[in-house]
Amino acid sequence: MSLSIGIVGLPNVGKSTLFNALTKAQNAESQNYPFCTIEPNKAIVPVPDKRLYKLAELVSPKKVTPATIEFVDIAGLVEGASKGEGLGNKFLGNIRQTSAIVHVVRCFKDENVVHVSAEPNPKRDVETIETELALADLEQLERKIERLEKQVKADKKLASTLTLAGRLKEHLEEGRPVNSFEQADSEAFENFVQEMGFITAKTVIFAANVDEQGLTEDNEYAKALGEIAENRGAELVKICAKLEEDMVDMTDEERGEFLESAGVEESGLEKVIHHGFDALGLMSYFTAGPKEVRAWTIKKGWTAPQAAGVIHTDFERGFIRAEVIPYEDYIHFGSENAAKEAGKMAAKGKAYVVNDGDVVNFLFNV
Ligand SMILES: Nc1ncnc2c1ncn2[C@@H]1O[C@H](COP(=O)(O)OP(=O)(O)OP(=O)(O)O)[C@@H](O)[C@H]1O
Ligand SMILES: [Mg+2]
Repeated sequence: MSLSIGIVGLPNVGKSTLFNALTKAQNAESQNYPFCTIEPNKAIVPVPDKRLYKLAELVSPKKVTPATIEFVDIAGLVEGASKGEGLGNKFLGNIRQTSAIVHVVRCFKDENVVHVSAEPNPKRDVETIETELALADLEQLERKIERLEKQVKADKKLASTLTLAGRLKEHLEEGRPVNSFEQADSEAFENFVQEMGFITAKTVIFAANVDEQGLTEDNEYAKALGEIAENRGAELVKICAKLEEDMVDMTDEERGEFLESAGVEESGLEKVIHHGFDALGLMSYFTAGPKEVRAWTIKKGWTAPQAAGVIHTDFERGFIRAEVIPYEDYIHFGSENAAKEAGKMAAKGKAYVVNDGDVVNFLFNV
């Protein structure tokens, strides 16, 4: 299961600044000139989860392990990237295997920070990127069709894939994204999309990168981007990447006080991570023991054996049952034993669909 998110946008809009803040390591160069990110940067980021720390307070384990998500930072795209403008679009290959993308849009005015077309204009800026992403997918598809046309002579089974690819090509040529393509045999289509890693098939989260002032009050750019996001049925997160980067050096306590004084509950970064987690259709369940309290990442709708398989394939293969305490009950009664005595621990079988926050013990036999 791929748990990564790619960061896209025009050059110099704040992608690496956001990425740096996300990784807290500041290992991606962020400089005030376009195209400073050339090599792809990847980072594994813990998913902040207050519940995990509440559980840990009760259990006092040796180790606390959060869920994680991977972010990939790539160089900015310009208009004509598919024809080699700017740095071209080759580095898009680095985000083909991600499951969602964060599209960073510049939503602040600052004469000291260069914008590729002099001034930000969310509608034009977003459309430029969307067009380049669609063209990159089209290129990818055209190469595939060429290969398929040769292969189909030896392997007739590929004929249906070739037909599908041809229809999708027509769709993309009309300037439409892969995710608006209607296809009767959805399984074959989904497999094809997966194999090809089409970028315009991925869930998009828009990030409005505003200045500090823009955090408390929406500026005209953020409002415009809000409308675009709504049109696309996409999530919008407002962040001030620069401020987030500055907060990186603070201790957790300082950061908490800082956020409180700014009147926000959750930092923009946490919002990006949480929306990303959600966009990937993910959720967490917990295991809690004296050695480790840990959040495990699974897809929404997974059954107990599937969830067990994330810990170890043996757990899935030899699954007997799961002992489950809902998170709220665990916290309310204060320990596994107390929750159990209160009748809040239930034995669940193979068909049980795990809930977000379940505290689980798996029993298995191999
Ligand atoms: N919210 C903000 N307010 C003010 N300045 C910002 C903000 N976000 C980023 N910047 C500044 O914008 C400049 C460009 O940022 P950054 O290097 O992150 O862009 P990028 O999108 O990664 O560009 P590239 O495509 O060239 O890699 C930096 O000087 C950064 O400090
Ligand atoms: Mg960069």
